Amino acid sequence: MGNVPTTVKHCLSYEQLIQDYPWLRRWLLEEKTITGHEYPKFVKVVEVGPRDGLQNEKEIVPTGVKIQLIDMLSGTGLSVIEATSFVSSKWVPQMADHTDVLRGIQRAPHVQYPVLTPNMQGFQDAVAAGATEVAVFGSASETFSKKNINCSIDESMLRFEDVINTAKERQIPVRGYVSCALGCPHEGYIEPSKVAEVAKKLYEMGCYEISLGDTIGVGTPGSMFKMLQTVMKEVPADALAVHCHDTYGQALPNILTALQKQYAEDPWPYTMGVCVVDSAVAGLGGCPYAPGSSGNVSTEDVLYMLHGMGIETGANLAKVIEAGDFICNALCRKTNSKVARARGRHCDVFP
Ligand SMILES: CC(C)(COP(=O)([O-])OP(=O)([O-])OC[C@H]1O[C@@H](n2cnc3c(N)ncnc32)[C@H](O)[C@@H]1OP(=O)([O-])[O-])[C@@H](O)C(=O)NCCC(=O)NCCSC(=O)C[C@@](C)(O)CC(=O)[O-]
Repeated sequence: MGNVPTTVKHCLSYEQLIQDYPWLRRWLLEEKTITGHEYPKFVKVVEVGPRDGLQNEKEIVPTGVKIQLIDMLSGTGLSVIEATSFVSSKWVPQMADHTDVLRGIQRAPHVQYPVLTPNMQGFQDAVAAGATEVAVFGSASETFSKKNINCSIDESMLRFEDVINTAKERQIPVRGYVSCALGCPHEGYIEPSKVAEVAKKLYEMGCYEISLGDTIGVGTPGSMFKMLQTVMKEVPADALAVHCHDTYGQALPNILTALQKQYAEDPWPYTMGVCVVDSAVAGLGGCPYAPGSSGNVSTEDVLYMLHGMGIETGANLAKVIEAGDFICNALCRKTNSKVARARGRHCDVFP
C-alpha cells in the first residue's frame, strides 16, 4: 500500500469501514462466518409433499385436495413437484388416485411433476396418465427393499433397468432414490459403501439425479459427510440430491453439510457442493414401510435457511407457507414447519 494516497488507504481500511458504517460490521462478520464454507449460489428444491408427504396419511385425502395442493405449489416458483406414485393401491392406498391427480393438475410451464414408478407396470400407467418424468426408488438396505417394494436390491435393479431403458427410448427423464442412506429401520447402520454401490448403479443405468434418502431421519452432519464422501467417489456432486427426514431434528444441519463446497481450514480434497434438496411443505410425511420415522424436512424451513444465507431457490416462501396452511387445514393438523409456526412474530430480519 506504499504509494496509495492516504484518503484511499482510509477507505480501504477494514477497521475504518466498520467505524464509518456500523451496519457493515454485522454484514461483514456474518458474511465471514457464512463463507468459512462456500455454498452453491442456487439450490433446486424438490417438493415431495404431495407424494412423500401424503402417502403415509391414514385417512384418504380427497383427490381434489391433492390437486389443489399441487396447483398452489405450482404458483410458488418451485420447479419440481413430485405429484404422486404409481404403486400398488394394496400397498399404499393413499396413492390409488394417482391417475386422477396427474390428469387433474394444472401444469405450470417450467415445473416438472415427477411420479414414482417401482416397475414397468407403474411406468406404463404413469405414462398413460401423462407423466413426463418418473422416479425409481431403490434402497441401500436389503431388508427395507424387501419390505418396501417386495424384492431384493438386485431384483429391484433389474426392474429399474427396464423402466430406465424404456424411459430413455421415450426421452422421459428418470430420477433415482436410494433409501436408508444413513440408516435403516430394520438393519440399523448402513455402510456408506453400500449406498455408493446402489447410487452408482442407478446413475450408470441412466438416472439423471440420485436422491440420497435419510428415510428415518437418523443421520447427523458427521454421518452425512462420511456417506457423501464415499458416494461422491462414484457419482458427481452435481448429480446428487439429499432427502432428509427430521425425526431427530438433524435435517437442516445435514442439508447444510451436503451443500458446503469446501472446508476452508482443512486441505481435505473432498468437496460436498450438493445443490438439490428434497423437502415437503409443512414437513408432512413419512414412509409407510419405515415405522417410527417422522416427516420430511419442511420446505418452509429449508427456504428460510437458504434465503437467509443469500442462496437463491426461485421459490416464494410466503406462497409456500400459504400452501402449507391449506394442506394443514385440510388434514386438521398443525404444521411441522417451525418457520410457518413462527411467522408474524418477528419483523423481516434479512438485509
Ligand atoms: C412394487 C410393488 C408394486 C410390488 O408389489 P408385488 O405385490 O410384489 O407385485 P407383483 O408384481 O407380485 O404383483 C402383484 C399385484 O400387484 C400389482 N402391481 C404390480 N405393480 C404395480 C404397480 N406399479 N401399480 C399397481 N399395481 C401393481 C399386479 O398387477 C398384481 O395385481 P393382482 O394381479 O394381484 O391384482 C409394491 O411393493 C409396491 O407398490 N410398493 C410401493 C411401496 C411404496 O410406495 N413405498 C413408499 C415409497 S418409498 C419411500 O417412501 C422412500 C423415499 C422414495 O421417499 C425416499 C426416502 O424417504 O428415503
